[in-house]
Amino acid sequence: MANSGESLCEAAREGDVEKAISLIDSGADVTYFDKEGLTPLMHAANHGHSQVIKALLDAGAPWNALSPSNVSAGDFAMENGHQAAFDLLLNTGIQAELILGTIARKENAKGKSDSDYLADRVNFSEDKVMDSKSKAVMMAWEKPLMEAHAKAICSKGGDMLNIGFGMGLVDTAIQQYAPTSHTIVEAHPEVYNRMLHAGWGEKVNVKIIFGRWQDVLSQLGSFDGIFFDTYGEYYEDMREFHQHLPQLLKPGGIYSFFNGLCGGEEIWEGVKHKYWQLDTYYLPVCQCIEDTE
Ligand SMILES: C[S@@+](CC[C@H](N)C(=O)[O-])C[C@H]1O[C@@H](n2cnc3c(N)ncnc32)[C@H](O)[C@@H]1O
Repeated sequence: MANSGESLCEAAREGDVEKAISLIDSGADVTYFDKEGLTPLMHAANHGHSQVIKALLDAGAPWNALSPSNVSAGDFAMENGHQAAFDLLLNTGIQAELILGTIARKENAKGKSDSDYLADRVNFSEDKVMDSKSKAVMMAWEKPLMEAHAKAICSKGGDMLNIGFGMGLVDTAIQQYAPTSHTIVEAHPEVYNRMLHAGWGEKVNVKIIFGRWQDVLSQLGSFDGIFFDTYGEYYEDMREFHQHLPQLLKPGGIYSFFNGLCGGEEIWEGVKHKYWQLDTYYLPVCQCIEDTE
């Protein structure tokens, strides 16, 4: 007789939500991996059974578990064109990121930070910057994305602000638009030193501000174009930055941010394999409404 995990996988494959709920209520393991290494959630996602996905998620099924070929439930839904199922899984991932971000920040506030990227060494090579855990802070293949962001924020010219230097890809692209001024905020001491060695401190229109953006806000003026792309932060940090945009952006000013912030270790582990294989990148662009009065 099939065990309850197998039965749950079967109910998930068939989209039988009543059977799935009844099995869950009787104690079936929502974290079960079948002999192919697939969870009930992966089976439901593969077939786009949103109601079963919701029941499994409500019961605590791990949204970021990976199959032996490193495919998550979200990947199964996306690859098979099940948009509603994909959205459910994506929203669960985002909610988890927000909660984990809040917990991490509370722990950091209590001085418990053991993953403080800014205090760790970073390694530079020609095509990437890596943190001390060999996770990529920035990679050269992101250059076309950075060029697109620079084009967007420089479209009206004027004064530019970039938060997070990394490999300087976006800053190099911004320079090509010859902005009136170009302010760069960078918090990592080694990245900052490298900027200086590369001559960024000598460019006539460039002002470098060393420090966390959170700590140097009072030194910033207002800008016609702003780009935000930090590392080791959470969505809530970016949302906090957004609270300051009304002061930082001139009327008509343009803001864009890297659309892939990934601060949490747990989240990264869950999505890293497929994270960069999406064939579409949504370039976020916002404009400050000009005051007509
Ligand atoms: C992903 S990289 C930026 C890549 C950059 N957009 C480029 O085109 O190469 C993120 C950068 O943000 C910096 N950073 C991280 N936290 C920061 C903070 N709170 N304030 C300012 N910079 C920060 C990191 O040291 C790193 O250099």
